[in-house]
Amino acid sequence: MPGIKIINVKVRDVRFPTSLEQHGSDAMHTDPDYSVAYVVLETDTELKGYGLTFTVGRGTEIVVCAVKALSTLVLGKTLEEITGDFRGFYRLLSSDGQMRWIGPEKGVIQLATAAVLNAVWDLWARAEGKPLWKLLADMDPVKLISCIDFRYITDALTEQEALDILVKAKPGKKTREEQMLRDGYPAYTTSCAWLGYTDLQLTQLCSEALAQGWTKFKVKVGADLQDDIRRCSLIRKLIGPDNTLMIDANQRWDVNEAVHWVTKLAEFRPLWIEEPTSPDDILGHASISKALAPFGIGVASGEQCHNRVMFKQFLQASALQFVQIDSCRVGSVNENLAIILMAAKFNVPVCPHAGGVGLCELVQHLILFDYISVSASLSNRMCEYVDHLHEHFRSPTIIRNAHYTPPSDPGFSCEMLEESVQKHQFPEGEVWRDIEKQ
Ligand SMILES: C[C@H](O)[C@@H](O)[C@@H](O)[C@H](O)C(=O)O
Ligand SMILES: [Mg+2]
Repeated sequence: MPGIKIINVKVRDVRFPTSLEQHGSDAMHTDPDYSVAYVVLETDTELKGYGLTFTVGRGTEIVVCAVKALSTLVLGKTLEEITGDFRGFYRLLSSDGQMRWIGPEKGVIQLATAAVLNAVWDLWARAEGKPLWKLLADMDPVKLISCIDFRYITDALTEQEALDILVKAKPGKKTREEQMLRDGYPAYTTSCAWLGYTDLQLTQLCSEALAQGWTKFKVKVGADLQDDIRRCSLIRKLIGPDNTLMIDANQRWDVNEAVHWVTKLAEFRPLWIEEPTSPDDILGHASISKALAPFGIGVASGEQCHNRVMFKQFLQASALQFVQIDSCRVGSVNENLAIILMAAKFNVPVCPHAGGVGLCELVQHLILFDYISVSASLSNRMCEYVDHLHEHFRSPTIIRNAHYTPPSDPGFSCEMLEESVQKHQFPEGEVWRDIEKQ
């Protein structure tokens, strides 16, 4: 490891025209083209680190630009220097005296930080010859804690408390790891009910998913109440009373509107309403949580929650009943470790956001770590799965019987096939040139 020095940071804008078929559509993102700012860290050895952050099309070029700005902080560093003081390196990126002005720790610069740090973690895991979840699960708790920046969260979680959580979960780790390798981690699907899908599509996809063994389904809502009632009723009938239904409004409503709307959908017994309102409205989420508790409906959020400080307040305010970590929205593994440990302290289940392109590949590692080393529980826990674009990855996710199979290849699973990258590079890739001609 001492010899591995980062000598080049390559970043590319890669987009998939998913909007053509309404894949990924919701009440706010009506035409998403699943995209990534794709980072490759080249080193002075054979090893490379691959990382990405997820976007939905236009604007990816801005994230690419932000990655380029951050790359000056990475170039010339050795992996040993970085991992020897990962907290310091995290701060270097997130608190650079000039660049922090365009954050701090939020928005485009935070997405760029995620892409770069995801690539560093990938490089570290590859250097150790382990999949990332295993690197984390095997890591000494003191070392693991040393990767986290506790600034701004010590009023909710101190280093000592974080360490205690990890130490307390040590017994049974081996058994849980074996269980994961045998059975996998439970997943739910969002692939059946994007907002732009017709009822016919919804019925077909849902029936297929049931036949494949899926038992938990998420439906997009929020644009039109009558449509939502019809679609939720259809899905509830298809999946029966015992399977699980979740609904997702992608920030469409005001607070009172959210309560009113979801109350109308309560008869379909959703487990949660996801992103009912602005992702920044902590007190609004708290009000919605309180109003919906009598119906047995929880509030879930996190895919656009931009840092640990926001998660801290959501937890302190009892504003969330499900914490949806995202592998690309916050500062990579470092910040997600802080969020996972805070969720454990507040006893709120982590149910990661995935899907998009590459998000399933990445976040499976984090939720496996959560189960093996932190929460030790599967109660009310599941990881999102969306069945798009996995064929573009060197080590795609493997789903068996609606469970994520722990990845075995070294790294963080987000290396893309070079051919796919070239074809989908925006705007010069073949796929985009063809679309332009039409
Ligand atoms: C634009 C995207 O597809 C979102 O709709 C998606 O990430 C969604 O919120 C989800 O929870 O999967
Ligand atoms: Mg969502």
